[in-house]
Amino acid sequence: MATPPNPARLPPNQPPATPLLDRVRVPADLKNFSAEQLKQIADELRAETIHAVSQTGGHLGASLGVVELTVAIHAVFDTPKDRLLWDVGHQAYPHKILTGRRDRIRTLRQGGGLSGFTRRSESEYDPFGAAHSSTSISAGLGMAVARDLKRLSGKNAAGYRDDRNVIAVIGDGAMSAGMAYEAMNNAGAMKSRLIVVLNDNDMSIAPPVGAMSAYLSRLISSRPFLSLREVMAKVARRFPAPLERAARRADEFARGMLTGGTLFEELGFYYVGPIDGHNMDHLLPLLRNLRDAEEGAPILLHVVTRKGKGYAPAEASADKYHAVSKFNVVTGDQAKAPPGPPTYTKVFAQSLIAEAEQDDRIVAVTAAMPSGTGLDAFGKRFPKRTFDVGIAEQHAVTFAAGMATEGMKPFVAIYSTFLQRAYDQVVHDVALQKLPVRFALDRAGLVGADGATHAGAYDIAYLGCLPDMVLMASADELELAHMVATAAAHDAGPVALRFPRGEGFGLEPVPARGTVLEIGKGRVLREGSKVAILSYGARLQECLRAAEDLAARGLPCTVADARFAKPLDTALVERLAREHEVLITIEEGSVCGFGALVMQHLAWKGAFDTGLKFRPMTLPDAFIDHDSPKAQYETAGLSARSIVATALATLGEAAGLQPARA
Ligand SMILES: Cc1ncc(C[n+]2csc(CCOP(=O)(O)OP(=O)(O)O)c2C)c(N)n1
Ligand SMILES: CC(=O)[C@@H](O)[C@H](O)COP(=O)(O)O
Ligand SMILES: [Mg+2]
Repeated sequence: MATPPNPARLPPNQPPATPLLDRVRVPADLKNFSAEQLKQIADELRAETIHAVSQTGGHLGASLGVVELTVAIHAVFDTPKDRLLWDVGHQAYPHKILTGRRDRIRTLRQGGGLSGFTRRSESEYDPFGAAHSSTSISAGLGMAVARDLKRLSGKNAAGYRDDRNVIAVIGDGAMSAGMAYEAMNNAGAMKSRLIVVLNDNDMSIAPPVGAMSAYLSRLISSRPFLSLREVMAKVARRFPAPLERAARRADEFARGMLTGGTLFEELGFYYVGPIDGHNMDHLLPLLRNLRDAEEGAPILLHVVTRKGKGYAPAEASADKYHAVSKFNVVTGDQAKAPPGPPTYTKVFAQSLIAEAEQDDRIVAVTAAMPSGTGLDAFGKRFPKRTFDVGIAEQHAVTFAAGMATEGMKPFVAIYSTFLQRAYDQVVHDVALQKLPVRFALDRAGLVGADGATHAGAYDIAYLGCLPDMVLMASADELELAHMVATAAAHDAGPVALRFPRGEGFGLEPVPARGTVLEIGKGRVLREGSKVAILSYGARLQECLRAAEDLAARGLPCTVADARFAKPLDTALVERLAREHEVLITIEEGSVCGFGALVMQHLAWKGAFDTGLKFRPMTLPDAFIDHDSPKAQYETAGLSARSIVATALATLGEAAGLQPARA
């Protein structure tokens, strides 16, 4: 057997030698190799994954932790006929390499390249798209039940007997979400055969939190890894010859009643584990047995792995290289962005700390994203007033609502895309009761490499339709500081403020503490006459650039920053409509958002009856793939160039320029 490549010894830009992996074109090829060879393939796969991500950046740590599991599952099962679901999908890079996408793996997360998550349109080996966590058990159960129904009817649509396996791999972090429990509750009561692999690496993005995480740790420490003999004996006991089954089950049931099983057993799963998820000699025979078991019951296989496994810099880092930029394979040093203005996230955290210094009722809630939302900094300063509730967005919102009823001032710091999961909680628990919960919506707008699944596109639309909601969007980081102060001061009901991913503009220094803004009042930055551009959010600089361009063409342009989508600055909107021939609104959000709110108001005021030319510029009514944010906004038609083109086309002076949208 050749010596496996050691990634730390590879020259940074040279792909590793992968003689066995080169012979794997599709997962079925893995069936031609011995266990020893599969171990070598796993080593080569790990080296290939490290090298690829060193060139693209991405979610490396989770992928490194599942290399052996990926090889073993593909070697034992018959994908894509057998359905393999990766929860979140951020750990699926080795899976992509094994499933016909190796030639494109160095395009990961780049414009036009492979997605950083699983995606149905990308491969038949991705039976379910993911990126938001904790969906795999539900989707897997749905597939298993569909299989059972088709079996009952004898044949499936393609005309063959449907006996596929369904395997859902879910992490310990993802296991903290309500959806995972809802799915287990349902699965445990059904006699459908589903294999759930709990990939327990004792990490979420940050160290995991909560009672379930503590429970899993206790489970592991109270039960040493099963030896191979124990693994096989346990599985054989559970899946004996048919005649022995009834007696065995009665016996196990009695023992379970006496000793108490794991939580998973209590929920109706057959629990196997814990086993070492890097030990191929254990994984292969165990998975084969689970594959061949005929019994109709859900199985939970508990594997213990290390996030970042096999790459020293990842194993040694605090976040286990959850998400990395491009890096040097030898040293592990990640590419650093040149020093620039502070990120919005940082300004948010500093501003919130400044408010919380003055008001001890301010508390902050995150759903497993302390570093992403800046609440790690808040938590260092106010550990008792910071709550990481795990991946539990619904709970985070209602938990905050509960605190608000008692006079606290909760800030739910959450990515726009993840608040989608807690919509009913926002409507029913917060808005209906007019509770002053503050939503700090980070990653608003297009987010770049994470792509459509993570786009913060919809919050203006889904919050804008709720009565009494105050909605603000920051044009720059200074405005963000003011909006944090405004949200802290606003006790009359719920408030949401949105801001984009990444750095601000560095136009002006951000004060230690923001100034409270007048609710529902916008500001005018530039006065003109022909065209008015009303911006909501961080496209303001693009609007100002467009105005320069239009002015140079003899079209004086007014530029205003609405600041609020709700309540709308109706006086400002009406004036802009009255005094200009063309009114353009622009936002980093979907259709049915700010532009729609402005349009609705103006329609009732009769502005269109007297000939106003109104053009709402929003994200297109389409999902926008991963790319650089700049390229995404070009695609979306929300750049200065597109604003100019829209204004000219609307005025009928298009001189070769096309409107952003027909
Ligand atoms: C609904 C939702 N909330 C938050 C996230 C952000 N997120 C992505 S991965 C992750 C941690 C997942 O931990 P785990 O399932 O244990 O996987 P690991 O990275 O440890 O392999 C989080 C919080 C998400 N993708 N989806
Ligand atoms: C997989 C996942 O959901 C997160 O890791 C996400 O990719 C983080 O995005 P940011 O890099 O914007 O924090
Ligand atoms: Mg984990």
